[in-house]
Amino acid sequence: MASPKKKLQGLVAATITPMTEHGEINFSVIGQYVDYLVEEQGVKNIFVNGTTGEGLSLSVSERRQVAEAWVAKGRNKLDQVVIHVGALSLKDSQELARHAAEIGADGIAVIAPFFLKPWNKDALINFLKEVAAAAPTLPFYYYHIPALTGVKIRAEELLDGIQDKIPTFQGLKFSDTDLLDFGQCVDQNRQQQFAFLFGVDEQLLSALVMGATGAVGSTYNYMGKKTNQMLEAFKRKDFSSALNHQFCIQRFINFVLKLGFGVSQTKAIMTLVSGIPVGPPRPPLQKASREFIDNAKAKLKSLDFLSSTDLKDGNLESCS
Ligand SMILES: CC(=O)N[C@H](C=O)[C@@H](O)[C@H](O)[C@H](O)CO
Ligand SMILES: CC(=O)C(=O)O
Repeated sequence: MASPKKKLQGLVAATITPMTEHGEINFSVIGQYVDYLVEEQGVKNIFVNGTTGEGLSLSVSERRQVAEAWVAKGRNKLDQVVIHVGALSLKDSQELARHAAEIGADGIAVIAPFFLKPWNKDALINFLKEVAAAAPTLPFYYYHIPALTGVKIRAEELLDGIQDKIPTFQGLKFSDTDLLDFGQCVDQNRQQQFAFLFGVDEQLLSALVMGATGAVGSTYNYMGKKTNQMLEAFKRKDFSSALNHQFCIQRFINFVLKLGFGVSQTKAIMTLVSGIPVGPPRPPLQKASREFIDNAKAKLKSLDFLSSTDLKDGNLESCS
């Protein structure tokens, strides 16, 4: 059985795939991006080629190259690099799983195939098992994101007896707001050393109460530092500070959700906050609008998430 050096815990940034204005992958900024996560955000784990990374919009060859770049640039800097290898074609998924093992990634994750869908637990487990078997030395994580895949099989049901079928199973990335399902995953698997990674950043504190051991998300790219403060407060049982931090994060996410928030907007915000040009998304996604960027920028400033402090005086909203 695969046993990771250590359990995946704390924050995991779902990496953006940097692109040029012409829609090609911009490998040249990945080294700088790793340094930014570690030094400025205190984030030492990454989740590559997932939703935020537009993994399903890249070719298999691009996914291999992106995975290689993150593993190479993260060496001796990052704790763990998990590669999302889910695909509609089992063959593609297996190729990517094998490749992740070859390049020395620390784990693989897989979403449910979402065009021709598995309609019950056994069908889904069977698919996941075949992918996991292609990388028998790597920890395997199931990536539960029913709103995007349309596969609504409850995580609790899927996890029941999963290690008998998938011996490398090490944890769950849970991107859903059903805290009953999440809580039951934790409760029913206490004797295992699974990682329970929550994926709805604006609700992370509730998931911590429910037993989350870590979190994977898009906002940890630029709000990792703030979220780490929340994790630290939670750890020292200072729940009132933890809640203040969560509310602060919510003020931003709530604001952008109302404007329309997805991967395109995440790319624009990352460029704004980090100064690393991660570029536009690839079609079918479209660039965030100028209006969105201006609004998001003003909000980031008023919350003190941008280094510029010109709004600081008398600013009631400030989170610092
Ligand atoms: C659907 C999606 O992309 N979810 C991300 C990760 O699972 C989150 O990090 C969200 O972007 C974040 O929670 C804001 O809603
Ligand atoms: C957020 C996340 O986990 C992803 O982008 O895949």
